[in-house]
Amino acid sequence: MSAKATAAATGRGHAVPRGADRLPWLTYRFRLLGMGLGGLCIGAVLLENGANPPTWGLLAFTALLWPHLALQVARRSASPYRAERRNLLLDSAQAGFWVAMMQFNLLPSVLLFTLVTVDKISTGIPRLWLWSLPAFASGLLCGALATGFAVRLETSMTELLFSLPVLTIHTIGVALAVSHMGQQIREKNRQLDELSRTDSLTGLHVRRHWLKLADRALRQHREEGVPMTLLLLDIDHFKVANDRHGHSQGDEVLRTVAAAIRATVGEAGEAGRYGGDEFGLVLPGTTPAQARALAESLLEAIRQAGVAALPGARLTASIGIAPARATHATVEQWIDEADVALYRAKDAGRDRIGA
Ligand SMILES: Nc1nc2c(ncn2[C@@H]2O[C@H](COP(=O)(O)OP(=O)(O)OP(=O)(O)O)[C@@H](O)[C@H]2O)c(=O)[nH]1
Repeated sequence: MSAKATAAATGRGHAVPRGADRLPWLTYRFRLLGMGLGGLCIGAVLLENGANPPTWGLLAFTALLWPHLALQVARRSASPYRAERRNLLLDSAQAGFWVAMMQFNLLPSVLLFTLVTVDKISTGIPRLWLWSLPAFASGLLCGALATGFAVRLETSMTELLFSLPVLTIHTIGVALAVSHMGQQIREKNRQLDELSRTDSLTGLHVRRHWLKLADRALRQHREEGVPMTLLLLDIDHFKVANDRHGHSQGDEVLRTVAAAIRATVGEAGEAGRYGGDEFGLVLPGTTPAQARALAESLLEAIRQAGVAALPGARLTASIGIAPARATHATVEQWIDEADVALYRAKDAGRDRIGA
């Protein structure tokens, strides 16, 4: 009945999970379907048992009226989520009642019990299905008292045929809802994964993820001999730009430099934000000479981009280059070598490449 509700109804105990007040709307369609088809199967049994008019009236209430009433009650409640939890337990109580009213007719009874229990489990609300058991038993007792504990276990072919729609359609409905929910969860996980790997300011890889990529590149160099070059780029006098033009203008400079890196490196490498104003690049399959040419282009792109980003001031950066070597036991050693090269560039006057 309410598999889709899981998305809105996870959480512990009686706390109301975020967004869970949508629960009544999520369960409504499934209740309409489950109660309607369940009513068909109960009706077949009542017909064979020669039920009296008040019993038919009660069935009309359960199968046709209850789903709409449940929605209205939950909608008007101060806590739609809590009201819907009560409604779900009332579903079970009614199922128990109808099991007894059907004089425990075996197939429809087992079917009703299974469906209302699966519905509770599929909401994802912790322990709801356990709470539904006493609710089911209470309904069962009321129904048994009403029928004088009458028992007729055999299921006729007609009763069996009228049980099939609820068995197949409702089960497929719940399975589709669960599958849809699985797809939504996979998509959300993909988005979360993407977010956790991307620096929100620059759109480049975050340090942790970039380090992983650099580590993978170093291993590939060691195992397959693929040439790899690492570049560390640091904006020159960024602190001065920050102090002079303000922090938000500083952020704009970081975005500008990141855009220049993306445009220059493209698919040729992996770029990440290594620290505040420091960027790292790994260029697979690149010799030091090719990497130097790319670094020259990058410095020129940053100079050009600076004209718009910092009018009246120069925007430059320094780059340290380090090719991967068999002697680099860890990625940190490789980065340290690029860092030394970067400081050579800074010491030599900035706006240049150090190796
Ligand atoms: N606007 C902004 N500034 C940042 C951010 N992260 C770090 N910074 C600043 O970046 C500056 C980094 O300056 P430093 O690395 O000390 O040196 P520098 O001024 O770039 O000088 P050199 O590297 O020696 O050329 C500091 O002032 C930090 O506060 C950020 O996300 N946004």
